Amino acid sequence: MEAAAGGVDDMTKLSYLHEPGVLQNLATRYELNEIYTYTGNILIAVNPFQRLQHLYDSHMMQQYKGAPFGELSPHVFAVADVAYRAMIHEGRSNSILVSGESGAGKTETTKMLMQYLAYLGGRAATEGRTVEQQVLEVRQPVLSHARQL
Ligand SMILES: Nc1ncnc2c1ncn2[C@@H]1O[C@H](COP(=O)(O)OP(=O)(O)OP(=O)(O)O)[C@@H](O)[C@H]1O
Repeated sequence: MEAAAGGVDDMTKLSYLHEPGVLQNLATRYELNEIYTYTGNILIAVNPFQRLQHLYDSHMMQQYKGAPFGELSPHVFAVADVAYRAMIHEGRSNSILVSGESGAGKTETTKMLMQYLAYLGGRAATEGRTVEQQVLEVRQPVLSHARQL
């Protein structure tokens, strides 16, 4: 089967799941500024080294809220959304593992995750600050500490 012109959004759709095929697919998508690709329910993010503002605006957050996983384009918000929903439905803590080499974009990705989770968590204000503001205020020390571990 011919490879799709714009690559595939889930590596499990590749005809040949080997390293050259995976790298070529990621490169093809990267050229189109498609920095996110699934491998099943794992999200691969390729560092764009540029601000892709449209990917993270409030419209995107609204779109991903409650959307079935895999229905929309691969995105860090989709991972956060499914993790959040599982936590609510099961009534148990949940976690998201962000892994990669130095400079790969773990900190940026975690910021996006926290921003989206804060958005899902609601905007009720306590002491004059919204939940989102409070989460974003504590994320810097938490992330710095995490990097030191
Ligand atoms: N999604 C993204 N959008 C825009 N720029 C990004 C994105 N991800 C990473 N970057 C850019 O790459 C730089 C390095 O990313 P980041 O600091 O998140 O890497 P890291 O994996 O946390 O590195 P380290 O392990 O060394 O702390 C960022 O400062 C930012 O400029």
